[in-house]
Amino acid sequence: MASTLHSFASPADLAGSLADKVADTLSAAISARGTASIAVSGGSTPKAFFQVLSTRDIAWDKVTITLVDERFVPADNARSNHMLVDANLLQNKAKSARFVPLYQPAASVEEAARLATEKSAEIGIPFDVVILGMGGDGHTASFFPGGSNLATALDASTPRGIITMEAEGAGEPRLTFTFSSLQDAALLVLHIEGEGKKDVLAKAEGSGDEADMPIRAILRRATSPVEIYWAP
Ligand SMILES: O=C(O)[C@H](O)[C@@H](O)[C@H](O)[C@H](O)COP(=O)(O)O
Repeated sequence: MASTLHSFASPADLAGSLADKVADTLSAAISARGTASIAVSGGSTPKAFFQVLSTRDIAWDKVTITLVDERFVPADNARSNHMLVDANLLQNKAKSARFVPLYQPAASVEEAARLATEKSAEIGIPFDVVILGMGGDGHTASFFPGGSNLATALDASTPRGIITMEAEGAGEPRLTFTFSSLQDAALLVLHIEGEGKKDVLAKAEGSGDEADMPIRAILRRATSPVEIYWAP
């Protein structure tokens, strides 16, 4: 599917514009069916965007927020994406939104993935908004090169849900929505910042295997257009 690059002069300009676009999309979904859903990424990039989005005046009590992926750590762990969202997005007006975590206190990451799939089954079919990030190795969500379940994660026929992923660059075992869960969002965004990430994107847009740079699966096969938001 096609992608569109939206370039901004600064991360602050990007955060404001993306927050407006996401707020409009969520509000339209609420008007149409009374609810809205958004799946966001962790990492360092989205923090300013989360903070601006949290101030937008929409019917947050009708919005369900979840994560694109999560590290297999509890919400009080500094590596937790839940902690990042709690501290930066579930604040201000967005405090009244419902949050569905991916981490589940289970005996294994596999059991946590099963529980998370069960608990998120009623949202995101499709998501109204998905915000993806991208690592320097071309991973997105927890679709890491060399990942333990990468082929399953990227396979369009894999049912929607959350699966586990382990990879050298991933740190803890991961919980991640599958490609099939994310690729048809009404608004599908890739949010990256810095010249380095722009170079990584250019490489990903070139030829090569999806397994080497898994963001390629989104850029090449997503049903929805990919809106790329970039600032230096
Ligand atoms: O759990 C995570 O870390 C994210 O979901 C991951 O996919 C992130 O989006 C990229 O690693 C980019 O991270 P940065 O924004 O920190 O560069």
